[in-house]
Amino acid sequence: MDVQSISELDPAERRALFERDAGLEEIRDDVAEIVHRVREEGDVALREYCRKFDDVEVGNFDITDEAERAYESIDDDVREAIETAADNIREFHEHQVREDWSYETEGRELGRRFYPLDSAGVYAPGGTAAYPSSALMGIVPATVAGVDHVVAVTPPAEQINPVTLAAIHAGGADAVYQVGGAQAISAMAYGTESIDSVDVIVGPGNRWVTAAKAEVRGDVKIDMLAGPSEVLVLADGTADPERLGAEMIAQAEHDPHAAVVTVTDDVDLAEAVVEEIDAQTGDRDREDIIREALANEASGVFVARSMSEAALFADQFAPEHIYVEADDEDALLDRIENYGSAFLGPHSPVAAGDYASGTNHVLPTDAQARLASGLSVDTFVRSATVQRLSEDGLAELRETITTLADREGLEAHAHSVDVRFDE
Ligand SMILES: NC(=O)c1ccc[n+]([C@@H]2O[C@H](COP(=O)([O-])OP(=O)(O)OC[C@H]3O[C@@H](n4cnc5c(N)ncnc54)[C@H](O)[C@@H]3O)[C@@H](O)[C@H]2O)c1
Ligand SMILES: N[C@H](CO)Cc1c[nH]c[nH+]1
Ligand SMILES: [Zn+2]
Repeated sequence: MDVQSISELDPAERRALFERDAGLEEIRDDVAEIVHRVREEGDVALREYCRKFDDVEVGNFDITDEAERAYESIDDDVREAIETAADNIREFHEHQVREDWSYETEGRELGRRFYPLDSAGVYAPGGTAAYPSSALMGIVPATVAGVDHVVAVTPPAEQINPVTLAAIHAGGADAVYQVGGAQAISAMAYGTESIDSVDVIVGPGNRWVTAAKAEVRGDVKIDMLAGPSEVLVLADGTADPERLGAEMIAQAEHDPHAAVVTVTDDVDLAEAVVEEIDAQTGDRDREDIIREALANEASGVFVARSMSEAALFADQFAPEHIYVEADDEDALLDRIENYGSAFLGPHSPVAAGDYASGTNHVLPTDAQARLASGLSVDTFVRSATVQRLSEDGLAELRETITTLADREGLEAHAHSVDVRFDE
């Protein structure tokens, strides 16, 4: 990896960085067929896809009891870690719960009330790696929001990862099913003989999972299209290159398509980060994946002419995670609005939020942070407005309403107001 200067990036290089592509388009037709077949054929199609993609002959999809047994039999230290993470996630998300509110003005009492959705489906990935932490990130906020029925799905396997199952149970899922990929998303969207449909589907997954969420969106609510992990490291000359390299490598180990970037105004620091990455990568278990991620066109170490230019670059990149290490981290973050989750200062590695500090790690990727927010209690809630007008309050508005109704040619609307006044 070489240090690149921001000012020398050509338009194609800028596009690769700022318009990252999740690669969903090329599998769209295949995914549409899976979704359609599960919708039409139910469990029969689910079983066929489990055989085809997971190489597992599934008998009973329901593994709720197995999840409880896994929770009871895992090592104490793992159970404790799950419970600590779950407690912190619960606490952070409890701060997000909205109170109903109302106010009165000129004879009008106006308010907003919040209601949890009835049911939610949480995808817990489980193909090439196990993600118990992602199970908690979906299930815990749903329970905090007050969702009545929370379902979790995870891919079938000879032996499903017991820590994932334990986390699903600890999070508070009411039912657990062994099914993965696009077929799992379709099952939760439309229901099958074994799996009830839900109101909202959340959770990260691979391209098939994500493309299926795009396919069912509209028929069911989804959280977002979360793709491969991303981190942008924003640092000035006071930062420590060893930590910055470790941040990039940590997110790179998720996926060959992960996007990992450092941007700084200090050439010496940039070169030291590249050296650190070279030095640390060989020691990592998932070295091959890390090398692929570091080599992809959305990754790199960049030098800006000033920290203002570096901050602008970060804002345009709109990363899933931003890690800031600088003399004044708050001042830098104040210049940026487009990011999923920020980690400030030398003691705030992204791994803290990935697992245990309490914030959610299901976040917008592929520059979606410009438009979308991470998974939160809001994902599981809908709102409605409520009003009561006094006689004087309606009289005050009478002319405004009837004038606009007349101009819309909706005379009956005007009449519905006038009829309330004796003339
Ligand atoms: N952004 C986040 O918050 C976050 C968190 C954790 C994991 N992730 C991502 O989740 C993903 C997990 O991926 P994974 O594959 O390990 O597990 P997964 O559970 O997402 O996918 C496994 C399923 O994919 C399906 N599948 C595999 N190959 C297929 C094919 N050729 N055609 C159709 N379906 C196929 C199978 O049905 C299998 O059950 C990774 O990309 C990881 O980076 C993201
Ligand atoms: N960094 C991932 C989100 O991009 C979440 C995760 C799960 N486990 C470890 N990390
Ligand atoms: Zn991670």
